[in-house]
Amino acid sequence: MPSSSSLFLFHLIRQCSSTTATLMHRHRRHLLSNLSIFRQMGGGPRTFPGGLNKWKYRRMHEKLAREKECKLLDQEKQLYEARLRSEIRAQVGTAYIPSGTVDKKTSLSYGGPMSSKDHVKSLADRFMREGAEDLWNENDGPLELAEVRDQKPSLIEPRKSVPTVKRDSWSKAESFYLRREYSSVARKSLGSRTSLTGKFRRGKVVNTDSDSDSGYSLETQGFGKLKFGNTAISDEEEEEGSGEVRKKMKSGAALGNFDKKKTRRVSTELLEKIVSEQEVEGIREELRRRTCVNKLVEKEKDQESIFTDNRFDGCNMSPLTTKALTSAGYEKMTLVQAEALPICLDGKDVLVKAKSGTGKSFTFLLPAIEAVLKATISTRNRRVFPILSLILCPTRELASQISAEANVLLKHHNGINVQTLIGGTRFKVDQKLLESKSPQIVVATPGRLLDHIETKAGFSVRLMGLKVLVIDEVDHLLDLGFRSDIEKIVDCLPQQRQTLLFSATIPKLVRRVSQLVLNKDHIYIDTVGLTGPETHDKVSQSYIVSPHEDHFEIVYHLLKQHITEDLEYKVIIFCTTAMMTSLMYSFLSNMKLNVREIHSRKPQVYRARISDEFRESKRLILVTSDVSARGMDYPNVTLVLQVGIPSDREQYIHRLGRTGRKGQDGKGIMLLAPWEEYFVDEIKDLPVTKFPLPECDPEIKPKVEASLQNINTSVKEAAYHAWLGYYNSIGEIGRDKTNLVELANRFCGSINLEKPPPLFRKIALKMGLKGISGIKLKK
Ligand SMILES: Nc1ncnc2c1ncn2[C@@H]1O[C@H](COP(=O)(O)OP(=O)(O)OP(=O)(O)O)[C@@H](O)[C@H]1O
Repeated sequence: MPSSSSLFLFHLIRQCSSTTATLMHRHRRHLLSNLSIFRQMGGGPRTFPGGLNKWKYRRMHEKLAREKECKLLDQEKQLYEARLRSEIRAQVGTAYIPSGTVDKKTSLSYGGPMSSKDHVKSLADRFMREGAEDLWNENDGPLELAEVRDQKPSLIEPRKSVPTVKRDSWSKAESFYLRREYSSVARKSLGSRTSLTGKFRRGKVVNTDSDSDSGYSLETQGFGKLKFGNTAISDEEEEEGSGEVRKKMKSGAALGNFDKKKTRRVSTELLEKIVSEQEVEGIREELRRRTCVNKLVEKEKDQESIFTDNRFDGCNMSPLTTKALTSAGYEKMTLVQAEALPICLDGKDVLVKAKSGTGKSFTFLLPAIEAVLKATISTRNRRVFPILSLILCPTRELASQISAEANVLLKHHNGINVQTLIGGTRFKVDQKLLESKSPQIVVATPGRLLDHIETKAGFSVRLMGLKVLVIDEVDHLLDLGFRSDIEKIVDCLPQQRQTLLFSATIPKLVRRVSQLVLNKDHIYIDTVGLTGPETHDKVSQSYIVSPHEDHFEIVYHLLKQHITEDLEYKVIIFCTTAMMTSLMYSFLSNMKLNVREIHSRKPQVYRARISDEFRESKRLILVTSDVSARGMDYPNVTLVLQVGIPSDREQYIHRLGRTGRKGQDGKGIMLLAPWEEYFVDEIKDLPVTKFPLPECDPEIKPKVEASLQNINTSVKEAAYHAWLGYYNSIGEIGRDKTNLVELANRFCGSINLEKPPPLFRKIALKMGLKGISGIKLKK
């Protein structure tokens, strides 16, 4: 028997063990988990690919597995659905609808997808002629019912024999014959253009489920309706020829009406096959007419205004500048201003393309002025006064014009000066003014600016403070003639600056070259658009081709006509060279017309005076070379007459741009010699029309001849040589064997062919003309 002490001991031990067990139980999970961590950690790697710990790695795999499972489920579902669809198609399609029937010539399928078996069958149908049945292995097709075989229509029989079929009554085998019949009818009907002479209604291809069971009808512009149904063609309907002509055929839509598109595009190829050529021409004509009407409507919208509702006072500009704008009558912004001005004022580099006369000058002048206003505060106490804004443009007149516009905008800003640096003025005077006025804004032509850079080191130092560089007519200035000058100038400018480039024409090449002066984040703003022409809709454009020797007479005739039509006339005549301009001026003066001339051979003071006079005047004709082609803003020019081809397409656009400014009307005529007509090809995307040769008053001719006779021979000779030089330089000499000697004799009167002037000799030899300098003259 156990003693009481031993019993106590026993209980104590039991209690201890049960407490330990409870404790053990409480911490079991914790202990076990710790244990398991130890165990796992001990075996495998501690990190996994991608630096993941094993839990992350595991979770990632679990996620991938789940995704894979979903994908598989999806695929399975799709497969199941596809199988279901094909089963339905097989059942429904073979019950009453011939599977897609394809016309080989047109590659048009009149129905849904077809099985490979059906395809083989339809091919056999199409190519099997009478007497060639043995090519077809009947075992390839579905089982044929005896009664149906008896009814089987002959494939080459006339359509009369084709039975009208009701789709519901056809079995699988019947549908097989239906397919054969359908194929042959389809081939016949599509092959015959004359079979459809009915009138078509305007419209497009529409589904006509309501009319026929599963037909498509082709309703073509103005001519009526073509119908593809799944019933056979009825003779009456086909032969009717008037009203609604229908061609009913079996539809190839595999799912009947279930998967049919509501509208369907029909290739023009098919239309041309089923409609006679005359009718197609009719449709085309109608389409052309409609397009013209649409264009007219768009034009009307377009012509409304070049102005927007945006106002200058809404821009982030100095109130004094806005005040100057308002007092000069500028309140609303033009399209290019609304688009580009906020970006320019933001300090971004831009390349801007906008039509001529739409206010590009203000678009660059305003940011140039704002930059000066901002920078002036920081440069107030400097000893060297930097040039803060530099504006480059190609011609002297344009530079003067831009300076004048800048001064209008600076009306209320005291202490900000603009200086023009252009050729033809005294260099020393320029330098003195640069010293005394310390201009913050300089408007310059590249040549004269380079002279200053190269002559005075201090000038380059002043340029190093530049904030804004503007290049107007950028395509011209980055063209080969000016590019090296521009490169030299840009080399003298600080890298940290804003650059603004503008033109009405920016060819692709120039866009690429312009990257050299713009920063990487520059913005290209094109208000012309890719599709629209670069010229104004309100400016009518035409050209006349006439023999070169008649040009003077025609110019006089056109001017007389224009003057009678428009009493407030203001005409610019562009000639190819300075000397030709001079000759034309002399001729028109002799003809007693109110005419002025501007070209590079005239002194700058004279040019400036004539330019100002023409700006202010009405009833005046300005004969000019290309010095006035770009940027010049002569208001209310009614006609631009271009005598001879411009140097390129861009120059044509800029010359024409002297009229129709600020959205006004205008007229442009180009007078070409027959051998210059090729140029029209270069502007074929512009709305230019050919005018017939005008009938000149016979009394004019002797007057013209007398007028030309009165002109000094040296002027004529010089003009003629310059003219030759011009065509030589643009590579046009020799395009046509125009008899230059004859022209020379006419204009120069006394060309000594034994001792010709060097240029004449060079060109004449290049053209292979005989009789010059010992070469026998071709009489
Ligand atoms: N917002 C405006 N409101 C009214 N007139 C304006 C406005 N902006 C510019 N103009 C005027 O429009 C005319 C043409 O402007 P500008 O010479 O700047 O055109 P442009 O686009 O530079 O032409 P081009 O391509 O020939 O150089 C100028 O007489 C100018 O004063």
